[in-house]
Amino acid sequence: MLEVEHLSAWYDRKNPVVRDASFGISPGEAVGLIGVNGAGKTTMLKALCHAHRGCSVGALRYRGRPVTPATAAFKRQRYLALAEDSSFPTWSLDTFVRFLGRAYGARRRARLLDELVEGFDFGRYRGAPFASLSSGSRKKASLIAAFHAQVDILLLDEPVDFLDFSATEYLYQRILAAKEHGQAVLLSSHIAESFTRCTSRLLVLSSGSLSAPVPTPADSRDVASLIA
Ligand SMILES: Nc1ncnc2c1ncn2[C@@H]1O[C@H](COP(=O)(O)OP(=O)(O)OP(=O)(O)O)[C@@H](O)[C@H]1O
Repeated sequence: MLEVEHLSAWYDRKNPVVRDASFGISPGEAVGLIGVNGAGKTTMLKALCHAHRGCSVGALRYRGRPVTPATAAFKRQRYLALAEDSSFPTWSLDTFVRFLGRAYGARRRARLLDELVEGFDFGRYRGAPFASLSSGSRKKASLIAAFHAQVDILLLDEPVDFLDFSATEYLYQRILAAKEHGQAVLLSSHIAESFTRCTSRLLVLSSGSLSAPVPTPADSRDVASLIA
């Protein structure tokens, strides 16, 4: 689905945060991205999504076709749910989803939206401005929008943060369902269980370099030891 070769990203060009990262994700696969705080995970995900200015990529292929992070056909098929998002403070979920429908040229899927709202127990906040939501509810709104978009490539940056237990379980179910539907998922997290539950391979970002993928260990403690 996605092949990335030699992606570098920086705030100071002389000192890149991510250097020469290369990886691929297949349809129906969830891959984990791990690294200590400040390793560069968010920067890398933003760079892939044309949301970070300081970056270069040797080659990027979406379904085998060469693209750039700015190519419209690629942008319509990838969605980045950020770890923290304070954009559109006056908008509600319904307003945001309508906006995304126009931006992504996608029709509104009322049944799917209702299902996601119910699954994340978000019903009472549906019309509330984002600025009025708790951190967990704001995260739920972001995830509902991401799964509703039904794009080929879902990039989820620390999606578990702030979620309560049942929302976390529902998130894992949705990731597994996304895989079943053939979507590709790249997931960053500091919760080892997210990877053992949802991913088959892990990428480790350390000192600016991305490792070759390793199979996700079955035991959460072995996930943590990969970045120790
Ligand atoms: N706007 C910025 N200007 C300068 N440096 C920044 C900026 N944003 C992030 N950085 C630095 O870039 C590095 C990578 O940050 P990034 O947020 O990508 O890491 P991360 O792996 O997502 O971290 P975390 O797990 O803590 O969320 C860090 O050293 C961070 O301090």
